[in-house]
Amino acid sequence: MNYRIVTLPGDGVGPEVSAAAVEVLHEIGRQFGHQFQIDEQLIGGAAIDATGQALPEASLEAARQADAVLLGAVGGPKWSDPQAKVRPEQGLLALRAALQVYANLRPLQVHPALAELSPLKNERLQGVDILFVRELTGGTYFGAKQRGKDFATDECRYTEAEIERVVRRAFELARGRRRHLTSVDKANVLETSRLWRSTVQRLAGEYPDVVVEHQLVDSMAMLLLTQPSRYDVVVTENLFGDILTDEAAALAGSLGLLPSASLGEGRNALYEPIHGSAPDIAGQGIANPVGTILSAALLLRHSLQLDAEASAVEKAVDHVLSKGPHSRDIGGEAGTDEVLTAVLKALRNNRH
Ligand SMILES: NC(=O)c1ccc[n+]([C@@H]2O[C@H](COP(=O)([O-])OP(=O)(O)OC[C@H]3O[C@@H](n4cnc5c(N)ncnc54)[C@H](O)[C@@H]3O)[C@@H](O)[C@H]2O)c1
Ligand SMILES: CC(C)[C@H](C(=O)O)[C@@H](O)C(=O)O
Ligand SMILES: [Mg+2]
Repeated sequence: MNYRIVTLPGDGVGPEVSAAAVEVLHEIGRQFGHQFQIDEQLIGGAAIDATGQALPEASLEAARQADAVLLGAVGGPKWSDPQAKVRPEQGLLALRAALQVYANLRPLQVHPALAELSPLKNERLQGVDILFVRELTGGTYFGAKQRGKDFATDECRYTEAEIERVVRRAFELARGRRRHLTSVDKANVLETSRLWRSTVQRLAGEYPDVVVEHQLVDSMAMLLLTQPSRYDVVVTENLFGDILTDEAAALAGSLGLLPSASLGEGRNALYEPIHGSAPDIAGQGIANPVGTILSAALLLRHSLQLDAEASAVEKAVDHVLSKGPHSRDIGGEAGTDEVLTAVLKALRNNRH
């Protein structure tokens, strides 16, 4: 089959890690007889420099038409002036909103070979397997913003329909796993969280086979570190999900390891590692490409229904995490290219 993939490398390490993931797609194409037609487009700071806009119309149009979109990362010090009129991150938010990819899936597992990198004791990491479902197109990120002379506001707004669609998705995903759903909110303080909680309670009646618990976000931040193996599917609003998943990445050993899939109702979907442009290591060829390569695996599975191909990529990554080489963020010395080469070799040695 022939598939059209739009890549949005973006800024900092974004181009480095997305190039690695594209190589993996091409290797999969050779082995399984697919053609991945790659259409590279601008987003973020790179797009601002070239066009003045963080998400040029051509990039959005290509993304809409594609079979799937793979993004590196956006942002960096060059574009971070608080007075700046246009910011790289606006491009990413506009893309998520335009594609209506409201459910951001962020799976987290702890690879046994990396458990010692985690600040947590090894025994606490046994059996950790969490699927975060982060609401991605509502809340504070998209509410009205106001800046006065000496004040600023960010409105947090959710409609019941926005909550319902992402929570339903989380219930459905829980059904395919261990049938346990943790909904995270701040219902003791926030009105949006009270709407969130009552919506989850209402929907729970339709999923009697799924055990539901509610957890306030502050204690959840603690419980993720003290009892991470208790959790199966965790659903939460946009900002809480952003913060909790970076925290949870520490369990796995590095932010550079975690992939994500952003899905909506239609065929549009966006795949990106959860990390940012990592300006502190950009341009050095040392970024960990694993989070982006695993995002490409999610792309194969969710957008192209290529399950065997997705599993082949995951198996190859698993092999490299077991045997090395490892990039610096996970205690090794390998550069991005060495890790990529090892993944490609593991893929070739796999007989499917
Ligand atoms: N999806 C995105 O595009 C995205 C996500 C998060 C942050 N950002 C942007 O990235 C910029 C930097 O933000 P930040 O520093 O808070 O977060 P960051 O995720 O870029 O980096 C945090 C830390 O993790 C390390 N790290 C991240 N990815 C890595 C990788 N692949 N391999 C090895 N180490 C890695 C970095 O070196 C850094 O020490 C900001 O402009 C922010 O807005 C973009
Ligand atoms: C870059 C930023 C807008 C983004 C977010 O907050 O959603 C990032 O942190 C992420 O987790 O994808
Ligand atoms: Mg984030």
